Amino acid sequence: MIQPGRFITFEGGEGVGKSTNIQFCAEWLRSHGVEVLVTREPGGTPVAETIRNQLLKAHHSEPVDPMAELLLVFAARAQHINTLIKPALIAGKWVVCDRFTDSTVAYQGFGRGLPQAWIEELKLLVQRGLEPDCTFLLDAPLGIGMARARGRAISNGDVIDRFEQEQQEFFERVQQGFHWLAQHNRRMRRIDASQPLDNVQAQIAAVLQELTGL
Ligand SMILES: Nc1ncnc2c1ncn2[C@@H]1O[C@H](COP(=O)(O)OP(=O)(O)O)[C@@H](O)[C@H]1O
Ligand SMILES: Cc1cn([C@H]2C[C@H](O)[C@@H](COP(=O)(O)OP(=O)(O)O)O2)c(=O)[nH]c1=O
Repeated sequence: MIQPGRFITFEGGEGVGKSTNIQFCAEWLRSHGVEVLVTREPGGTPVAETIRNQLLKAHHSEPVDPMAELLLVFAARAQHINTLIKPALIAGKWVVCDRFTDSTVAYQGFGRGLPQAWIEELKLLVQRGLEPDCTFLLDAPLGIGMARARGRAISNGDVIDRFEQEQQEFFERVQQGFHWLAQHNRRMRRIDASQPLDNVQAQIAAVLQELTGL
């Protein structure tokens, strides 16, 4: 019988280094003979990516209702889990995902102020017991993530999305949300992302070694 794969997520604020370290994580696993699927939320499948576009786009004529935002995030997640994540895990692949439900707790819960009970209810319905085996929380002071995200945006010519347009207080609440999650979940590994990249990646590799038993 095929051994089911493991589910690894990367979390943290904007610009802390999630994409950079996901690439490192996937390369590390592949170089140790593990089959890996890299994906992201919101998104990951064509249908879920259309929802992502609506979520990130600045709608100048109409504010997005927080409840609608929450339901869209979970609609994208249902599609992503059922068409991509679960089949990959069942086939024995390790899935490495850029953000997952911890981001919903941090952004829609702590950031927008929606009740955690609503998020928990939707999580039960949509995830049906699926939880990450390990979550890397890349944690850095807000200013550092913002400066890195700005540097990346300038070099890529990116437009600022609807979340990136939020005020400092919103990001402070999001950060508090991630800290709260790290205190309450043993699967979360908090890594100081303000360190040089080599140090961050050495810590990630140590956890991967533990997880793979290699
Ligand atoms: N530890 C680090 N030290 C310095 N720069 C970093 C570090 N980690 C990432 N970066 C740089 O910061 C920018 C944002 O990183 P990225 O991986 O795109 O973040 P995220 O996916 O979390 O938004 C990139 O230009 C990346 O090269
Ligand atoms: C997965 C998820 C993301 N988000 C937000 C956080 C990000 O601002 C945005 C996704 O953008 P992303 O490209 O992952 O952000 P980053 O700038 O860190 O690379 O969606 C939520 O609000 N709730 C969620 O459940």
